[in-house]
Amino acid sequence: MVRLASARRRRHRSDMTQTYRPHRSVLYVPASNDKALAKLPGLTCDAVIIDLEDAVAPADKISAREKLAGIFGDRPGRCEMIVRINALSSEWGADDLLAVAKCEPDGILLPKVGTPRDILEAGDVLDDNFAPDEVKLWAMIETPKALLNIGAIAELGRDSASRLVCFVAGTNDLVKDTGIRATPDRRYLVPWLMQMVLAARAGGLDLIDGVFNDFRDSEALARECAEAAAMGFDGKSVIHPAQIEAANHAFAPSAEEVAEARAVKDAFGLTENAGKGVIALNGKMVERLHLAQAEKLLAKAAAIGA
Ligand SMILES: CC(C)(COP(=O)(O)OP(=O)(O)OC[C@H]1O[C@@H](n2cnc3c(N)ncnc32)[C@H](O)[C@@H]1OP(=O)(O)O)[C@@H](O)C(=O)NCCC(=O)NCCSC(=O)C[C@H](O)C(=O)O
Ligand SMILES: [Mg+2]
Repeated sequence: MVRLASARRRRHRSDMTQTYRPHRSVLYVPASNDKALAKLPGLTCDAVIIDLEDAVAPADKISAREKLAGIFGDRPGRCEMIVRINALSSEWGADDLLAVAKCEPDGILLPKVGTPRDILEAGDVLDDNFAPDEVKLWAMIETPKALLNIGAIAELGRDSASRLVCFVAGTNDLVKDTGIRATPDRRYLVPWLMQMVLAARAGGLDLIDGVFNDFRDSEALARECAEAAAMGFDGKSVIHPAQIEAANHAFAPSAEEVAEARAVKDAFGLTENAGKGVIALNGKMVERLHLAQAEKLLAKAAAIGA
């Protein structure tokens, strides 16, 4: 196994920041699509997932992987860069993992995860070359098995050695593997999506909603994004540049929410409220848990504004 020079490893570690990173819009781009890759510097998504898995045909898997060094050598723009590898159980997965890790992406997305073991095995391979705070792991939740094991998988988020920081819903695979009907209101998916929300929060993980396939229908996309934001997701997976703005809008705090959060913060900052656990504000009970919520929302708004 190739060991990276320690200077390179130290540099990367010192570059890492612990600040909040928005994931309102997370754009899939097939690693085999040069035209789409060329668009990246001009896009306003919060993160990009360079895909080696389902968007790349078997005949193109190796050449797509070989392109990664060039893509990361000239990292486009400000957004976070994730790579989705092929499943570790596939003929490409193990080689993908090593090749991708060497490009030092912000994260590696593991598809078809079924158990905590799948995350730990990928982590074991990375441990030979990277400290736990370097390459992070993201996991697709897209199989019935993952849903049955979701609590145990999410618990890994509390163990920094596991590298797991984010779940991504794979709604197309869930529809395929379970046989449910994909309805416009996602009524058969919603219970599982809410399970993902609970598990992600229990494990301290970020959580990205699945894709909206009908990329020409902007109204329906806006509705689905608004619903996902209300359900507690941090952002939406998108497949086309035209979907980015809807996701950025839906998952950003609104002006009213920011004003309300400021009012809560200001109220608890008043001398007469110092040390109080609960106060009344505009006819409503406000507790310190609301202050914590308000501070989180303001930090998110500031990060997005920045
Ligand atoms: C869906 C698409 C195949 C549509 O492509 P196309 O017909 O080329 O769209 P347009 O002509 O409207 O494209 C306009 C321009 O925008 C560029 N473009 C298109 N898509 C992207 C993109 N994702 N990133 C960057 N740029 C993009 C086109 O190149 C055009 O450029 P130009 O001609 O210069 O103006 C296509 O959008 C696409 O391939 N999207 C990504 C598909 C993908 O990655 N799928 C896999 C991930 S989703 C998944 O697997 C789900 C999950 O696992 C689950 O189970 O649910
Ligand atoms: Mg999938």
